[in-house]
Amino acid sequence: MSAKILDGKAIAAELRGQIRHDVETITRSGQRPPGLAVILVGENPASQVYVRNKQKACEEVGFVSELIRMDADTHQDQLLNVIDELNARTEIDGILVQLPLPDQIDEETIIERILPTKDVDGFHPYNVGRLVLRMPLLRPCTPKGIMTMLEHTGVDPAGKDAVIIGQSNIVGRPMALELLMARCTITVCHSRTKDLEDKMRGADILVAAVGRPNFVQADWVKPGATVIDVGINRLEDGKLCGDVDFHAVKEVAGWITPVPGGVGPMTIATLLENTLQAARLHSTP
Ligand SMILES: Nc1nc2c(c(=O)[nH]1)N[C@@H](CN(C=O)c1ccc(C(=O)N[C@@H](CCC(=O)O)C(=O)O)cc1)CN2
Repeated sequence: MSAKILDGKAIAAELRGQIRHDVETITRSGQRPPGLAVILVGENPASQVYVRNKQKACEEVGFVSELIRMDADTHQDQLLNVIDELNARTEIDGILVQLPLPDQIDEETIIERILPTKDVDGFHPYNVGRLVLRMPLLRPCTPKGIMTMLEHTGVDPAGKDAVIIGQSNIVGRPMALELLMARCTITVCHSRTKDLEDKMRGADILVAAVGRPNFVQADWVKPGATVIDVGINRLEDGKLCGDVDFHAVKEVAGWITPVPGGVGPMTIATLLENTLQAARLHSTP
């Protein structure tokens, strides 16, 4: 039997509709709309696409957004100064520094400079620490978006075995914390993991974030499992594909996310959700 498709594009559109409605309510009451500042350093082609899509999404829901472009040879102190200015501006609720950054800039130093209540990416150690302690505030967008998608399956994650392939700060680690908070039993796999295929075969929920095109094979997937593909790999012919061999795995899985149109659109819709949350934090006396 073929898996049901977890349509991230549709769920993201629904989420944007709710956010737009909330923004209309806010502005009708005389308050200003939420404001997001996005900083792009350099000219990474993929980052330019993501940033453009973030700007478009802000426009659609009625946020004020500001794009700050900086040269690829920007010095770390220049970027820190820009963040200090944005931290001080009351009409800016969220600050997002598009990753990856050029080599001369230390990502951790930059992320730590953003005020935790404006850290709409949820990457600041304060926000990560709150997630670890099960008292989340601003949560990383990709894992939070995946949790929203899982809710749409109607399957209760409590007690399920979840396997995450990849241990990055953006996806793998916060994903493990989210699923743990939902009372799954978690296995996080990485390049030194033994018996990876066996571990995957035990997964009720499998999250692939390895960055290897079509890596996850059908016979590694438990029949009926929910398979979440975080990979965005550009092939030589220009086509996008995920970390999961979609056509084969969909014959085994219960639910599966496509690429494109799965996790990616949810990351951006969740960024809007976080920016609205940050605006509410800033407007509460
Ligand atoms: N500051 C951040 N940097 C990065 C993040 C992040 O969450 N915060 N995540 C990724 C990139 N990313 C968001 O910035 C992102 C990647 C992909 C998509 C997306 O919608 N993908 C589409 C396909 C788009 C295409 O044609 O290339 C899809 O999957 O359907 C959204 C956001 C790294 N950096």
